Amino acid sequence: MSHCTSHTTSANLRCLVKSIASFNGDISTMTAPPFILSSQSLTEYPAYWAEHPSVFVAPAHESDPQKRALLVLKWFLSTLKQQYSSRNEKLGSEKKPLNPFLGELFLGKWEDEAGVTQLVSEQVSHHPPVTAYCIWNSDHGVRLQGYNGQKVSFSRTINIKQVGHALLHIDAYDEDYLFTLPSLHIEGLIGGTPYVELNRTSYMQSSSGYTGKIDYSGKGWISGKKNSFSAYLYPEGRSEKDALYIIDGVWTDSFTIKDAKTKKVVDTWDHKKAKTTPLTVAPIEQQDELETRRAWQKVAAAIAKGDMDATSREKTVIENQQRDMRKKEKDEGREWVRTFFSRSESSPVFEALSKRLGSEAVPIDKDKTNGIWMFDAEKAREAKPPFREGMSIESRGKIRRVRSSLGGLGKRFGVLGGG
Ligand SMILES: CC(C)CCC[C@@H](C)[C@H]1CC[C@H]2[C@@H]3CC=C4C[C@@H](O)CC[C@]4(C)[C@H]3CC[C@]12C
Repeated sequence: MSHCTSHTTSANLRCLVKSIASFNGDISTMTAPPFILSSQSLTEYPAYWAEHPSVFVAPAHESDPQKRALLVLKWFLSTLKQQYSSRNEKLGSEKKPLNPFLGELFLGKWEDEAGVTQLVSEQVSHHPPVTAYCIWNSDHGVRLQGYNGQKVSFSRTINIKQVGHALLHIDAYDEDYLFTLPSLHIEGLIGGTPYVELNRTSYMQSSSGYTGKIDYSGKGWISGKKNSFSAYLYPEGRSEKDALYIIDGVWTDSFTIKDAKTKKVVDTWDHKKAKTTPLTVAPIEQQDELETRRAWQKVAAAIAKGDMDATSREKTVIENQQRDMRKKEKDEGREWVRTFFSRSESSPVFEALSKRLGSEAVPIDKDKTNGIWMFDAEKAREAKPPFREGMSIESRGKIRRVRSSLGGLGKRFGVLGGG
């Protein structure tokens, strides 16, 4: 990949805008000036789903199905700030993430008053780029599974359509929730401080018969505030006119949940008051070579130093290694074996819930994501150290992940076998 490496910000931005304008939809071919490069790979992004573990597991302890659906919707809304504005807030602007290699992993866990919440994220496809993830808390019986890719296009600015979906399962009620993912675009490019704005609408559909609709109003034509939204929870088959609850607010800040009939405030959320639990990740020396922070550590160091030559050089090392592996696999007539996920012919839960969303549904499109990707508990059980310990979804209670020093792409491949 090439870079925009002029010493002036304006020339760099012209370079970026030019690169975007001639862009073919593949994020990895996009050139970007150094100040916009992130040292974080997209495999890390699924962690944004559970930075408030107790909000993630809360629905499992609500016996009323309507209130339960509301808690699930509340959790989804509480993740938006982390998902779409955390780089912006922590790093000063949105950044271009590292383009994960096939098989790249990001593993971690959150430990807090909600017990242990575990995360497995894996790059299951490189062309097109697709990341699959599973986040679960066995203490509370809650599991989120999903996979997504992005379709990027340019008109006025960078526009991103998300492909894929997320499914939440609550064991105690054997209930599923489907989430569609909002489209987004980049603002602030010309000023040199890009940030994300969410477009239009996204949905939630529960197997228990409730639909959630979230309208994103960008610069906030209602309240005048940036990142405004209105969300509605209504019985399946109806519309926001028959809302049971209405949620208004700003997804980067706070929101209020009102009973639609009585207009009484039943719940609130405020990011200024909410605490996030940091994700624990194994120290780099103990990580497998497929784990993102270990694999990209030299690139990350080069980016941190602003050394674009070293950045390119180190990226090339990884790209060549990947190219060689793909060639070897092709020659031997096999495919890279994913560590935690398997390609599936269909996703019955997704399809059923998607149908119930009706015309608002996003069709499942295997072509855009190189297949339908499902967490494979069998594979997870069999995955050799350092992955194995504590990876069993069925296991209850707190499990310590014991790591061994076994690692190495070659060894891993040998361990899992080809074909
Ligand atoms: C910053 C500018 C100049 C470069 C553009 C970088 C693009 C590739 C970045 C900017 C914002 C990023 C998105 C921000 C948030 C999410 C939500 C997450 O759950 C999946 C990835 C996804 C959808 C990211 C995909 C990559 C993305 C679209």
